[in-house]
Amino acid sequence: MIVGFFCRVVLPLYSHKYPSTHVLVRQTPALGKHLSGRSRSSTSVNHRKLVRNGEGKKSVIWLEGNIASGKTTCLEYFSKTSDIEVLTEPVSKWRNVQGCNPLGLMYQDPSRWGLTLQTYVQLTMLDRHVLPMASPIRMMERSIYSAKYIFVENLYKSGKMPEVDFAVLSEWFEWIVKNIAIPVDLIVYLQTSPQTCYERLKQRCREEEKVIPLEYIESIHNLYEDWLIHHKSFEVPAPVLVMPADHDLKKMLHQFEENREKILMANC
Ligand SMILES: Nc1ncnc2c1ncn2[C@@H]1O[C@H](COP(=O)(O)OP(=O)(O)O)[C@@H](O)[C@H]1O
Ligand SMILES: Nc1ccn([C@H]2C[C@H](O)[C@@H](COP(=O)(O)O)O2)c(=O)n1
Repeated sequence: MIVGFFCRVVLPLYSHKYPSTHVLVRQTPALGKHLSGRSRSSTSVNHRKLVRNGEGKKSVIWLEGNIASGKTTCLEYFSKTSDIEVLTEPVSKWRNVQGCNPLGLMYQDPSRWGLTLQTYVQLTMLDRHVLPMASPIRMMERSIYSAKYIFVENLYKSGKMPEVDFAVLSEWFEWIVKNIAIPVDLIVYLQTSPQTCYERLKQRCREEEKVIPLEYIESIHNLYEDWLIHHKSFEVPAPVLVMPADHDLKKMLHQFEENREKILMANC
Protein backbone atom coordinates (compact mmCIF):
# COMPACT_ATOMS: atom_id res chain seq x y z
CA MET A 1 0.00 0.00 0.00
CA ILE A 2 1.24 3.45 -0.77
CA VAL A 3 1.25 5.96 2.04
CA GLY A 4 1.94 9.67 2.02
CA PHE A 5 3.44 11.74 4.78
CA PHE A 6 5.24 14.96 5.36
CA CYS A 7 8.58 15.41 6.97
CA ARG A 8 9.65 18.74 8.46
CA VAL A 9 13.36 19.10 8.44
CA VAL A 10 15.25 19.89 11.63
CA LEU A 11 17.16 23.07 11.13
CA PRO A 12 19.42 23.86 14.07
CA LEU A 13 21.60 20.87 13.30
CA TYR A 14 22.95 22.47 10.20
CA SER A 15 25.34 25.27 9.60
CA HIS A 16 23.00 27.01 7.17
CA LYS A 17 19.39 27.64 7.89
CA TYR A 18 16.69 26.41 5.62
CA PRO A 19 13.30 28.11 5.38
CA SER A 20 11.31 26.69 8.29
CA THR A 21 8.21 26.38 6.17
CA HIS A 22 9.94 24.05 3.77
CA VAL A 23 8.53 20.60 3.52
CA LEU A 24 10.64 18.11 1.67
CA VAL A 25 8.84 16.03 -0.82
CA ARG A 26 9.64 12.65 -2.08
CA GLN A 27 8.13 10.03 -4.28
CA THR A 28 9.56 6.57 -4.84
CA PRO A 29 10.80 5.75 -8.31
CA ALA A 30 8.65 2.63 -8.27
CA LEU A 31 5.59 4.76 -7.63
CA GLY A 32 6.70 7.16 -10.32
CA LYS A 33 6.79 4.37 -12.86
CA HIS A 34 3.06 3.85 -12.45
CA LEU A 35 2.16 7.44 -13.13
CA SER A 36 2.09 9.01 -16.52
CA GLY A 37 3.99 12.23 -17.03
CA ARG A 38 0.71 14.08 -17.18
CA SER A 39 -0.86 12.82 -13.97
CA ARG A 40 2.46 13.10 -12.14
CA SER A 41 2.95 16.70 -13.02
CA SER A 42 -0.65 17.45 -12.10
CA THR A 43 -0.07 15.95 -8.65
CA SER A 44 2.75 18.48 -8.08
CA VAL A 45 5.15 15.80 -6.94
CA ASN A 46 7.56 18.48 -5.82
CA HIS A 47 5.19 19.44 -3.05
CA ARG A 48 4.10 16.04 -1.79
CA LYS A 49 6.10 13.25 -0.30
CA LEU A 50 4.71 9.85 -1.07
CA VAL A 51 6.61 6.82 0.09
CA ARG A 52 5.97 3.11 0.20
CA ASN A 53 5.49 1.36 3.52
CA GLY A 54 8.81 0.82 5.22
CA GLU A 55 10.60 3.48 3.21
CA GLY A 56 9.68 6.34 5.52
CA LYS A 57 12.95 6.11 7.43
CA LYS A 58 15.18 6.06 4.39
CA SER A 59 17.26 9.09 3.68
CA VAL A 60 19.21 10.45 0.78
CA ILE A 61 22.30 12.61 1.14
CA TRP A 62 23.99 14.39 -1.72
CA LEU A 63 27.68 15.02 -1.39
CA GLU A 64 28.51 18.22 -3.24
CA GLY A 65 31.79 20.00 -3.84
CA ASN A 66 34.25 21.28 -6.38
CA ILE A 67 36.29 19.04 -8.68
CA ALA A 68 38.82 17.04 -6.60
CA SER A 69 37.47 18.44 -3.33
CA GLY A 70 37.56 14.96 -1.78
CA LYS A 71 34.05 13.65 -2.45
CA THR A 72 35.14 10.17 -3.52
CA THR A 73 37.43 9.95 -0.52
CA CYS A 74 34.55 10.89 1.76
CA LEU A 75 32.25 8.34 0.13
CA GLU A 76 34.89 5.67 0.54
CA TYR A 77 34.98 6.42 4.24
CA PHE A 78 31.22 6.14 4.68
CA SER A 79 30.97 3.08 2.44
CA LYS A 80 32.47 1.12 5.33
CA THR A 81 29.41 1.89 7.44
CA SER A 82 26.70 -0.74 7.33
CA ASP A 83 23.29 0.59 6.33
CA ILE A 84 24.79 3.19 4.00
CA GLU A 85 24.95 2.68 0.28
CA VAL A 86 27.19 5.02 -1.64
CA LEU A 87 26.70 5.99 -5.26
CA THR A 88 29.70 7.59 -6.91
CA GLU A 89 29.36 9.86 -9.93
CA PRO A 90 29.28 7.83 -13.13
CA VAL A 91 32.51 9.44 -14.37
CA SER A 92 33.62 6.21 -16.07
CA LYS A 93 30.54 6.43 -18.28
CA TRP A 94 31.28 10.07 -19.08
CA ARG A 95 34.75 8.96 -20.20
CA ASN A 96 33.48 6.07 -22.25
CA VAL A 97 30.08 5.89 -23.88
CA GLN A 98 30.16 3.29 -26.62
CA GLY A 99 33.82 3.98 -27.19
CA CYS A 100 33.51 7.79 -27.16
CA ASN A 101 34.79 10.12 -24.45
CA PRO A 102 32.39 13.06 -24.00
CA LEU A 103 34.28 14.31 -20.89
CA GLY A 104 37.55 14.52 -22.81
CA LEU A 105 35.83 16.08 -25.83
CA MET A 106 34.18 18.72 -23.62
CA TYR A 107 37.49 19.78 -22.09
CA GLN A 108 39.06 19.97 -25.57
CA ASP A 109 36.23 21.99 -27.12
CA PRO A 110 33.52 23.05 -24.64
CA SER A 111 31.46 25.05 -27.16
CA ARG A 112 31.13 22.04 -29.43
CA TRP A 113 30.81 19.24 -26.88
CA GLY A 114 29.37 20.87 -23.74
CA LEU A 115 25.81 19.97 -24.69
CA THR A 116 26.83 16.42 -25.54
CA LEU A 117 28.50 15.85 -22.20
CA GLN A 118 25.84 17.58 -20.12
CA THR A 119 23.00 15.72 -21.84
CA TYR A 120 24.71 12.48 -20.93
CA VAL A 121 25.47 13.69 -17.40
CA GLN A 122 21.79 14.54 -16.98
CA LEU A 123 20.73 11.08 -18.15
CA THR A 124 23.25 9.19 -16.03
CA MET A 125 22.56 11.27 -12.91
CA LEU A 126 18.82 10.77 -13.33
CA ASP A 127 19.49 7.05 -13.60
CA ARG A 128 21.31 7.26 -10.24
CA HIS A 129 18.51 9.25 -8.60
CA VAL A 130 15.75 6.79 -9.53
CA LEU A 131 17.69 3.66 -8.63
CA PRO A 132 15.71 1.79 -5.94
CA MET A 133 17.40 2.11 -2.54
CA ALA A 134 19.14 -0.98 -1.26
CA SER A 135 19.92 0.47 2.21
CA PRO A 136 18.21 2.82 4.67
CA ILE A 137 20.71 5.58 3.88
CA ARG A 138 22.05 6.61 0.52
CA MET A 139 24.99 8.94 0.01
CA MET A 140 25.46 9.99 -3.56
CA GLU A 141 28.12 12.04 -5.23
CA ARG A 142 26.64 15.22 -6.67
CA SER A 143 23.18 15.43 -8.26
CA ILE A 144 21.25 16.37 -11.33
CA TYR A 145 20.82 19.77 -9.62
CA SER A 146 24.51 20.58 -9.39
CA ALA A 147 24.98 19.31 -12.94
CA LYS A 148 22.59 22.04 -14.04
CA TYR A 149 23.15 24.80 -11.48
CA ILE A 150 26.95 24.53 -11.48
CA PHE A 151 28.37 22.90 -14.59
CA VAL A 152 25.82 23.83 -17.26
CA GLU A 153 25.55 27.29 -15.73
CA ASN A 154 29.32 27.67 -15.83
CA LEU A 155 29.55 26.68 -19.48
CA TYR A 156 26.80 29.12 -20.38
CA LYS A 157 27.97 32.01 -18.23
CA SER A 158 31.53 31.73 -19.49
CA GLY A 159 30.29 32.00 -23.07
CA LYS A 160 31.26 28.43 -23.91
CA MET A 161 27.74 27.12 -24.39
CA PRO A 162 25.54 28.55 -27.14
CA GLU A 163 22.20 29.94 -25.98
CA VAL A 164 20.24 27.31 -27.87
CA ASP A 165 22.14 24.46 -26.14
CA PHE A 166 21.52 26.07 -22.77
CA ALA A 167 17.82 26.51 -23.57
CA VAL A 168 17.42 22.86 -24.58
CA LEU A 169 19.23 21.60 -21.47
CA SER A 170 17.21 23.96 -19.28
CA GLU A 171 13.91 22.70 -20.65
CA TRP A 172 14.99 19.10 -20.14
CA PHE A 173 16.02 19.88 -16.59
CA GLU A 174 12.78 21.69 -15.77
CA TRP A 175 10.74 18.82 -17.17
CA ILE A 176 12.67 16.25 -15.17
CA VAL A 177 12.41 17.98 -11.80
CA LYS A 178 8.74 18.75 -12.35
CA ASN A 179 7.77 15.24 -13.36
CA ILE A 180 10.16 12.93 -11.57
CA ALA A 181 10.74 13.07 -7.82
CA ILE A 182 14.39 13.50 -6.95
CA PRO A 183 14.66 12.68 -3.25
CA VAL A 184 17.11 14.52 -0.99
CA ASP A 185 17.17 15.00 2.79
CA LEU A 186 20.54 16.63 3.28
CA ILE A 187 23.25 18.20 1.18
CA VAL A 188 26.77 17.78 2.53
CA TYR A 189 28.99 20.46 0.99
CA LEU A 190 32.73 19.87 1.05
CA GLN A 191 33.92 23.46 1.11
CA THR A 192 37.42 23.93 -0.22
CA SER A 193 39.52 26.73 -1.57
CA PRO A 194 40.00 26.59 -5.35
CA GLN A 195 43.76 26.33 -4.77
CA THR A 196 43.37 23.15 -2.73
CA CYS A 197 41.25 21.55 -5.44
CA TYR A 198 43.69 22.61 -8.10
CA GLU A 199 46.54 20.93 -6.25
CA ARG A 200 44.54 17.75 -5.65
CA LEU A 201 43.42 17.72 -9.27
CA LYS A 202 47.03 17.84 -10.43
CA GLN A 203 47.95 15.12 -7.99
CA ARG A 204 45.08 12.88 -9.18
CA CYS A 205 46.22 13.45 -12.76
CA ARG A 206 43.10 12.39 -14.65
CA GLU A 207 44.08 12.58 -18.32
CA GLU A 208 41.07 14.64 -19.51
CA GLU A 209 41.53 17.20 -16.72
CA LYS A 210 45.13 18.15 -17.50
CA VAL A 211 43.89 21.18 -19.44
CA ILE A 212 41.84 22.59 -16.53
CA PRO A 213 43.20 25.99 -15.40
CA LEU A 214 42.81 27.36 -11.86
CA GLU A 215 40.26 29.89 -13.20
CA TYR A 216 37.90 27.06 -14.13
CA ILE A 217 38.03 25.69 -10.58
CA GLU A 218 37.45 29.23 -9.27
CA SER A 219 34.31 29.63 -11.39
CA ILE A 220 32.93 26.30 -10.17
CA HIS A 221 33.76 27.35 -6.60
CA ASN A 222 31.92 30.67 -6.95
CA LEU A 223 28.84 28.98 -8.38
CA TYR A 224 28.79 26.47 -5.52
CA GLU A 225 29.17 29.25 -2.94
CA ASP A 226 26.40 31.33 -4.51
CA TRP A 227 24.09 28.32 -4.55
CA LEU A 228 24.76 26.57 -1.22
CA ILE A 229 26.24 29.29 1.02
CA HIS A 230 24.93 32.68 -0.07
CA HIS A 231 21.61 31.38 -1.47
CA LYS A 232 22.00 33.91 -4.26
CA SER A 233 21.35 31.84 -7.35
CA PHE A 234 19.03 28.83 -7.28
CA GLU A 235 16.69 27.08 -4.89
CA VAL A 236 18.47 24.80 -2.46
CA PRO A 237 16.39 21.61 -2.23
CA ALA A 238 17.48 20.48 1.27
CA PRO A 239 19.36 21.69 4.34
CA VAL A 240 23.09 22.09 3.85
CA LEU A 241 25.78 20.72 6.13
CA VAL A 242 29.01 22.55 5.36
CA MET A 243 32.25 20.67 5.96
CA PRO A 244 35.48 22.64 5.60
CA ALA A 245 37.59 20.36 3.43
CA ASP A 246 40.99 21.97 2.96
CA HIS A 247 42.43 19.88 5.79
CA ASP A 248 44.77 16.94 5.43
CA LEU A 249 43.34 13.47 5.19
CA LYS A 250 43.73 12.66 8.87
CA LYS A 251 41.77 15.72 9.95
CA MET A 252 39.16 15.10 7.26
CA LEU A 253 38.58 11.55 8.49
CA HIS A 254 38.18 12.92 12.00
CA GLN A 255 35.68 15.45 10.74
CA PHE A 256 33.70 12.81 8.87
CA GLU A 257 33.48 10.87 12.11
CA GLU A 258 32.41 13.96 14.08
CA ASN A 259 29.59 14.59 11.60
CA ARG A 260 28.51 10.98 11.32
CA GLU A 261 25.41 11.38 13.51
CA LYS A 262 24.17 14.50 11.72
CA ILE A 263 24.53 12.72 8.43
CA LEU A 264 22.94 9.48 9.54
CA MET A 265 20.02 11.37 11.07
CA ALA A 266 19.45 13.29 7.85
CA ASN A 267 15.72 12.67 7.58
CA CYS A 268 14.77 13.11 11.25
N1 LIG B 1 42.11 15.73 2.63
C1 LIG B 1 42.89 15.45 1.60
N2 LIG B 1 44.17 15.84 1.62
C2 LIG B 1 45.00 15.60 0.58
N3 LIG B 1 44.63 14.92 -0.54
C3 LIG B 1 43.35 14.50 -0.62
C4 LIG B 1 42.42 14.72 0.43
N4 LIG B 1 41.24 14.19 0.07
C5 LIG B 1 41.42 13.66 -1.16
N5 LIG B 1 42.68 13.82 -1.57
C6 LIG B 1 43.26 13.43 -2.85
O1 LIG B 1 42.85 14.41 -3.80
C7 LIG B 1 42.46 13.81 -5.03
C8 LIG B 1 41.01 14.12 -5.30
O2 LIG B 1 40.21 13.49 -4.30
P1 LIG B 1 38.84 12.81 -4.67
O3 LIG B 1 38.30 12.17 -3.44
O4 LIG B 1 38.98 11.95 -5.88
O5 LIG B 1 37.97 14.10 -5.04
P2 LIG B 1 36.60 14.24 -5.82
O6 LIG B 1 35.89 12.91 -5.78
O7 LIG B 1 35.87 15.31 -5.11
O8 LIG B 1 36.95 14.63 -7.21
C9 LIG B 1 42.75 12.33 -4.89
O9 LIG B 1 44.05 12.09 -5.42
C10 LIG B 1 42.74 12.10 -3.38
O10 LIG B 1 43.55 11.04 -3.00
N1 LIG C 1 27.85 18.06 -14.59
C1 LIG C 1 29.18 17.82 -14.57
C2 LIG C 1 29.76 17.08 -13.56
C3 LIG C 1 31.10 16.84 -13.60
N2 LIG C 1 31.84 17.31 -14.61
C4 LIG C 1 33.27 17.00 -14.67
C5 LIG C 1 34.12 17.69 -13.66
C6 LIG C 1 35.23 16.72 -13.44
O1 LIG C 1 36.20 16.86 -14.46
C7 LIG C 1 34.53 15.37 -13.60
C8 LIG C 1 34.00 14.84 -12.30
O2 LIG C 1 35.01 14.78 -11.42
P1 LIG C 1 34.91 15.08 -9.84
O3 LIG C 1 34.50 16.46 -9.60
O4 LIG C 1 33.94 14.12 -9.29
O5 LIG C 1 36.29 14.79 -9.46
O6 LIG C 1 33.43 15.62 -14.43
C9 LIG C 1 31.25 18.06 -15.60
O7 LIG C 1 31.96 18.53 -16.52
N3 LIG C 1 29.93 18.29 -15.57
